[in-house]
Amino acid sequence: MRDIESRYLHRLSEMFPTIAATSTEIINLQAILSLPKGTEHFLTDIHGEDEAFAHVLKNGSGAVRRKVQEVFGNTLSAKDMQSLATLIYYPKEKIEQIKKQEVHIEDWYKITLYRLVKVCKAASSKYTRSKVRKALPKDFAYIIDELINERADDGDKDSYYNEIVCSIIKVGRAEEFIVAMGELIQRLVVDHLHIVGDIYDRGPGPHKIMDKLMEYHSVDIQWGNHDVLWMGAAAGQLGCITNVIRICARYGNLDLLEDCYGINLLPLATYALNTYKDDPCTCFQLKGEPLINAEEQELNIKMHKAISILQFKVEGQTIKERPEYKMADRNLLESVNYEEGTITLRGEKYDLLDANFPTIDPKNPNLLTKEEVDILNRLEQGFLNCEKLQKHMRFLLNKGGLYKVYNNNLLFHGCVPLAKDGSLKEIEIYGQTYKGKALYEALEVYVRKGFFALNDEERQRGKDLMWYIWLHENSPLFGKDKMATFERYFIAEEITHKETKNPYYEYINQEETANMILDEFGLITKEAHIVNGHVPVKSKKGESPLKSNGKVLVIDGGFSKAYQKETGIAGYTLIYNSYGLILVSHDPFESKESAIEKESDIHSETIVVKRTKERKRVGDTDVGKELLGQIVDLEKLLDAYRNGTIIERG
Ligand SMILES: O=P(O)(O)OC[C@H]1O[C@](O)(COP(=O)(O)O)[C@@H](O)[C@@H]1O
Ligand SMILES: [Mn+2]
Repeated sequence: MRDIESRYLHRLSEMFPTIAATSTEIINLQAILSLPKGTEHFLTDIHGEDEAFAHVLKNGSGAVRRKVQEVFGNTLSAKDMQSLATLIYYPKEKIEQIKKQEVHIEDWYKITLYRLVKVCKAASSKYTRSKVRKALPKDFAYIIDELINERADDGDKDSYYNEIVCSIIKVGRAEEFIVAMGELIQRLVVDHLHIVGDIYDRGPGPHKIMDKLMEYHSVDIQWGNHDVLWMGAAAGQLGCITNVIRICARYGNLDLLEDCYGINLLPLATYALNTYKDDPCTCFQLKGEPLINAEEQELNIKMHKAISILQFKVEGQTIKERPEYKMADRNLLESVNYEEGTITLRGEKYDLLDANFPTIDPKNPNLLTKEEVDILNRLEQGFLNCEKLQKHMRFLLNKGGLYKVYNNNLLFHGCVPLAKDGSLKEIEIYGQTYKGKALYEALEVYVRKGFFALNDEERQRGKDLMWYIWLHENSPLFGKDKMATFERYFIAEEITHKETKNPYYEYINQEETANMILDEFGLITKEAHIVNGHVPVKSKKGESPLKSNGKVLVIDGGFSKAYQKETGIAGYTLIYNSYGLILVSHDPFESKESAIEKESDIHSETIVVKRTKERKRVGDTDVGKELLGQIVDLEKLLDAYRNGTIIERG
């Protein structure tokens, strides 16, 4: 036996000290391999819509409903099944509602508990008993275990069952028990969650989404451009900080920074009120339907303008400090003629809709005033020292990355930048050229350096690169030729607002391109898929989320209310269970109250993208491959015990 292997087997023998223990583990692992593959759930572009997110998480994009159907399809009416599903999503709220209507509440408890146990049994059948046990709520672990695991040799199963249920009701614990069962079923129907980017911006509750994700049982995240923007802000990059605040201001979400993350915006507010006292700031109206009163709106609009100008100044400075980003044409404040109130872009002159720039020195437009430097310093400190924000960002760093290969699917938020001819685009990052997978990896390394590098210069490179990832034409997370923020505020001509997408978004309709990309990331092209978000699918205009013969799935979740008018639906989510891939389209989410009241799911339609010939087992998954590796090692240990090279401990 080679030295290393022998040492490894000795280590392993500490965990499995006897022939019996080793054999049992091999048998256990083999059993897991033959279980059906767990359900994966894919969500993207949640954009701060925490209620819609919570709802989709609760119903597993239809996975709960499917389980209910599977169990009661032949015995319950569609209405009863829907009520049961709603009870599973919102047990507390639904019980309150039922209690008001139901006269025979004890009977209802009995029937409901019976139904929930049946669904729970079905949902847990995919897992080992040990995994289910770990998921059980502490208070009811023993009882649930008894109820969902029938004992084969039990003569009088029904009366045993009835006794348990009756005593739960008698001791007044039925409600808590129903809640626990509802949450357990939610937990069991989805084994693993993928968030394909853009948790942050536009909606009011990204912090609540982060809190939910942090307690979720199994999740990975592919960062979106908006997430990286917040990461850059948390690392103290000024371009990112000003963009984050600007977007919060634009959507009437400054509360999120002040109240939820505790970042003091008072200096900015005072400065905005003084600077733009008599300025109506017409170009800086709020977007969406902000939940704030008129007075607050007025202040908000002034802050919106103030932070936008600060953003353009600090961005202009970064563009000059980083000539390697080749963004000179985006140094916009220096392209303005302040006397005329015009700007020249690509040789064309345009009038500015707003030319009141009291804080800009026309000779040096990107120069910050003393007061502005002070405000930015304080904001920087606010972001750097916000514990909650840092905790959320740490979670993104630990559970996330720029891309993920998982069970033969390639997941990323935006695109793989392509050249005009459809080949992988070569991109220079700090003097080195990368493309495809190597580009993704190089960028991710720099993001992490932005937080952790000891060397100041290297850390600053990482920080600035987060801003680059947010808006650069070569960023795989952005994938458009420019971010026309300035143009959309200041110029009427819509032609200047156009952001042209990277050729990826055209070429990806061709299977050849999809295969080339999958190949680049080491996937077996016949079976694999690309899953990306970022671009809302305009289904109203007949656009399909399936590209390249179903190889590519663009599942922009469309949670963002501001974008639903354009797309016509609330976007897509994806389910990958043991039978195949299911694309789910969603209707807009009204509110939690109406979901409970009307018992409505928001998934309106499901499209089966791929149905596997044979049900997929754990053995066919990445986890299965790992387990197989463990079995091989354990078999070696068993051999070693049997041929005397390792002695049993005991
Ligand atoms: O509509 P808003 O919120 O002002 O944002 C528009 C900007 O957002 C972007 O679409 C980027 O955000 P997404 O990643 O959500 O697409 C930019 O391309 C565009 O300039
Ligand atoms: Mn995006």
